[in-house]
Amino acid sequence: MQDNDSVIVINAGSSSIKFSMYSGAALELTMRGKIENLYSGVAHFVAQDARDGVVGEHHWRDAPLDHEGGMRFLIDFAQSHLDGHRVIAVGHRIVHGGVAHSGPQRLDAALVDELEKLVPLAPLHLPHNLAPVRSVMALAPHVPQIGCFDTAFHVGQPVEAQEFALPSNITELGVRRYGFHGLSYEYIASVLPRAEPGLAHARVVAAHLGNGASMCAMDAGRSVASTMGFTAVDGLPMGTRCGALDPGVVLYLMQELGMDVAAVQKLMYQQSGLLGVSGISSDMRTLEQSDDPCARKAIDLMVYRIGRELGSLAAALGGLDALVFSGGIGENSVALRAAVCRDAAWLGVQLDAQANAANPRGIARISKADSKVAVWVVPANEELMIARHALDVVEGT
Ligand SMILES: Nc1ncnc2c1ncn2[C@@H]1O[C@H](COP(=O)(O)OP(=O)(O)O)[C@@H](O)[C@H]1O
Ligand SMILES: CC(=O)OP(=O)(O)O
Ligand SMILES: [Mg+2]
Repeated sequence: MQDNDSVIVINAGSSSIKFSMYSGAALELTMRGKIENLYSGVAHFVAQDARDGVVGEHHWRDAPLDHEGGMRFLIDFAQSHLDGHRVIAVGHRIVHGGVAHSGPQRLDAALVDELEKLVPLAPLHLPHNLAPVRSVMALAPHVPQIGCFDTAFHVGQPVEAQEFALPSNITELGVRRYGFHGLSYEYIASVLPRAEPGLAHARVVAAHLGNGASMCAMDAGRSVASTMGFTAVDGLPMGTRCGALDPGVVLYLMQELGMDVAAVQKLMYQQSGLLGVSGISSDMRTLEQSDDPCARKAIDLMVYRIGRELGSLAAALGGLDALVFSGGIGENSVALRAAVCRDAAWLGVQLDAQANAANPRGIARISKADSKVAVWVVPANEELMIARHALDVVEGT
């Protein structure tokens, strides 16, 4: 990789497309941006350079914008802001890789068709992850594209962590636990030992708490269990997803309430979680600012379920040495971190209230010096992980 070579990373969600540009062998972040509010209201684009200076902004006031229109705009924008840089790869976050895809891979039309078959396993994410791959293929066919799977980090989990107690002929069809947010956990596993060398071989539970939320148990940096399973609806309650549900509830909804598959899917993925419980918002900031008891109830339920999962993951690890908070909520919510740590005192967690309240912007330890369990905040950086993988694939390492 030359100094003026760049890797572009695309992380496309259901209503947003985030992009980052990294340059040179050290993969220095040179530009990042996002388009938000796709499909609804006024879509908004903003791009910033490495020093957070705004280098581009745009609103779509006349008509809603879709993923294809957004990608066309981003490709034009990137091309006119390359500043002499050559794009050697575009890396994509692909939420589900199924059983067959356990590492970053070059994407071609055949692979995209194959991944399309996994859409029912990640209906909220996969169509949006794949659409930009097709857009780039059409608009810049010569640029190599690399798919980085959120499931890949979890492939080495012990078999008990991966399997449901279902008959083996069903398990063999791929109906098993995969785990998600793997790129985020892989990044955390890569930086934590540098932040605290004693944690390199430790038992760590990381909580990625964003719109999607999950927790992962890592033993010496390797995933051994995760709260998300076959799909990204399992585990913790999230912004709009319900998290773990007694499967009998699904049968009841269908048999007794007459709901069809589409209605159940919508309920579980888009109408539940913080939004469903509060009836107010899926956004933690809005709930924290509200004095409505329903907002409090939604937050309390999330804290309770994080605590339950923490106990379960600590059991999978045979103990706990560190707890890591990441994602928009994990990085920013002083109150949620305090509540989770209060409830985890039995595990030996002792939060430093001042360090927590300081709400650090970067990687920081927020537990007391003598806490048996170290508590860290690590800002999520799935994009850097994708850039590293994309570079490795194009350089053949
Ligand atoms: N200062 C804050 N305090 C509490 N929650 C916050 C704060 N900033 C962001 N969040 C929450 O983070 C969540 C979004 O997380 P993020 O990781 O950005 O989402 P995504 O999964 O879409 O990348 C939202 O619930 C938002 O309210
Ligand atoms: C896997 C997942 O839930 O992703 P996100 O947090 O982007 O929704
Ligand atoms: Mg996220």
